[in-house]
Amino acid sequence: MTVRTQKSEDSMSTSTVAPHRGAPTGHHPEGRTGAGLFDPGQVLKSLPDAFRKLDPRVMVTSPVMFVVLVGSVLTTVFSFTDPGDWFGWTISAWLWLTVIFANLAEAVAEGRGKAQADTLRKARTGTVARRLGGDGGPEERVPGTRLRIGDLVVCETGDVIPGDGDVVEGVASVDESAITGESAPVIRESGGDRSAVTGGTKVLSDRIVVRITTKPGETFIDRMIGLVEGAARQKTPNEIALNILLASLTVAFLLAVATLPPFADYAGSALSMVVLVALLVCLIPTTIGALLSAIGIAGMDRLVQRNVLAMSGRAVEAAGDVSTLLLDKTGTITLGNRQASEFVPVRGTTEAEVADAAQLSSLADETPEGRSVVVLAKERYGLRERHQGELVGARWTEFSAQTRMSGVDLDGRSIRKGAAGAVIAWVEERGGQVTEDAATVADRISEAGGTPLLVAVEDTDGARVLGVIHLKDVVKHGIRERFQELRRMGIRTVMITGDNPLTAKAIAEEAGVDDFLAEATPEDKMALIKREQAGGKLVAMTGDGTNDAPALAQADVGVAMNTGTSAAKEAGNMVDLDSDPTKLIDIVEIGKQLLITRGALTTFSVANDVAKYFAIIPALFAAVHPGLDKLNIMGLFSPDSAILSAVIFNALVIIALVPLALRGVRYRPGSADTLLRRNLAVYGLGGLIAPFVGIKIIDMLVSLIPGIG
Ligand SMILES: Nc1ncnc2c1ncn2[C@@H]1O[C@H](COP(=O)(O)OP(=O)(O)OP(=O)(O)O)[C@@H](O)[C@H]1O
Ligand SMILES: [K+]
Ligand SMILES: [Mg+2]
Repeated sequence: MTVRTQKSEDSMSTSTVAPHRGAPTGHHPEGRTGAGLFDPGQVLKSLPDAFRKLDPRVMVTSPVMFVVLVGSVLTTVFSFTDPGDWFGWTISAWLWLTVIFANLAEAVAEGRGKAQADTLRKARTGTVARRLGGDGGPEERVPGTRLRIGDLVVCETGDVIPGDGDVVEGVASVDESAITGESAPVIRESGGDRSAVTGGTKVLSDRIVVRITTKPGETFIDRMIGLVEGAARQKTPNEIALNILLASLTVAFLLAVATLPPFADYAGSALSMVVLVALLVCLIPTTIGALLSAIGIAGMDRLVQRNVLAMSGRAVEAAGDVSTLLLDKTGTITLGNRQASEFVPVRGTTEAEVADAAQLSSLADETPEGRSVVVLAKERYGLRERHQGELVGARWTEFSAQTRMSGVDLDGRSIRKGAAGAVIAWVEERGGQVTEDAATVADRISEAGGTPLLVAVEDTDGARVLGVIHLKDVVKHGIRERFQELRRMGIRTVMITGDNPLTAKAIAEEAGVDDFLAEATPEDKMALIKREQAGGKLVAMTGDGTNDAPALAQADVGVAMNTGTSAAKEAGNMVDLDSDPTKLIDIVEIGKQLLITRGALTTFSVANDVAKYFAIIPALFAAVHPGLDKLNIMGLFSPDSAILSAVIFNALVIIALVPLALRGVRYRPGSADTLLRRNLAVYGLGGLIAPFVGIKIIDMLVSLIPGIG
């Protein structure tokens, strides 16, 4: 394992810089713009849900709003005992509105994903699978919903893939626009890191055999639907902590309000139950209590708009604090279809000899690399593609990320191809000598960013290297500029690859990452993450391969490329449908925005309640205790009008802040300190002042109503 640190100031070529594409792919036509709430259609559609959410079993998950619900019921019941009490009825009505507004905020947030869920459902329904019978039995047509894990299905040009799975045979171009919105076809092939296919996508050409890996009803599209509808959402630890804090505040105010009647009695006035409930509702943090869940849903929704599916809200929050991003090279930073481009012989052999040995060793190699070797040998040297069956007695060694080699033993001859280090060790173990030019050729290929695969043989003449296969790969477009953006956000990027240090260095320089780690095994990748985490840092990892899966699972934020294997997608807690490793920029921004929005609205809510306290209490007691009149600086019309105005203000504030909760507080890169200070100033001060202004205006309007005393 080799570690290098690269100065980011290194002479950087600017040739690879390209403008990154616009962030949202904009393929979700409905509900994708604006704050949502101002779309009257959406509000209307969400209204039934807002009422449905009045179910106490649902309400109880938000302790603050549950108290308001209980209060609404109490004041309503109380009003029946005195039907002529205009004040009691009005307060009750506004308390109910407060609860409805809170539910509406959540319903509108959820509603934005519903339209998309409907589109996804269409992709899922009515697929027919062509299942292969066991033991070469005939093909049969079954509904997609009857597939079981392990079933083999055939998909040809024009077929919709009936379920999630891995390609076990063949290569095909697939239209994944049903889930990604991206119309450009993608290649899916057996063996490598691009083997996973998603049910509901469509084969555009060729034929593949897919082994089904998920049960019907639990497929990727099913999970996506659950996700965009918010059904799969669970409270994050942060949200739970905040809810506990809000609940404690609520209990504290409950006790405070409960002590008021004796005081009032003493002062010679009686506070009605309606007034006490109204007062309590004004003082508990209803604003954040009402909007908390909408903020979380909106954050997930913003991710979906950027084509990222987050399986856990906790990961979204963690993304807001990430300090290191680890990326795998092949398939993440590069396009990942490493193709053999030339055979280079070493002294004493010929190109044709290398091609022959390389092809022979690759006949059973189902990786894209292996297949490309077979194809190149055939195209360039006319070498006939021999079938595995023809080679009786051949023993195949499959490629693994640990051994970094693959090959065959046949007729007393062993052929191996693989990473330089691994093959050289193999030759030396067998008493062979490695000529110097083998290493020179390998280094030349590596320095150009290619991957060299040494081809070696052991026969009656002993063990020796025959030559080198040059595998070419291309760095994804426009990546460099985006990595600079990550650097500006204070995030260190580290590329980890199973490839050799020279290739790693060349690609790292081209892509512009801060550090790299070469010749890393899956265990090394995971160990690196653990080391970073031990220092208390939050680590993100993006990868696509099965060899990335342990690392993706270990990372706080594990983003799997949609082009990757199902193992990678299963292990991570997010999937990027665009397979863009720099998507983490958006993910981090959304994570930060989520944390900031929640913080800002909590600050506003608590400041608001404190201000309300000082606005209403003097007005309440001024009548019975003229001394308090001096404190009634707001000059509210009457105690009744003061309390009613406060309740109305309290309800309207929720509605006023829904757009902000859904859109999120704007995030600008900056230190956490500056951000905190600015938010305290804006939302703390704003929260203190708003009630005085708002309640005064409402009080003036209320006082115009005849009969208020
Ligand atoms: N089919 C193959 N047969 C023999 N050797 C291979 C084959 N595929 C890859 N190799 C060698 O094994 C090395 C390690 O491969 P591995 O898949 O672990 O990492 P990688 O794909 O190169 O990098 P990354 O971890 O960035 O995806 C490769 O760099 C290459 O030298
Ligand atoms: K309140
Ligand atoms: Mg890989």
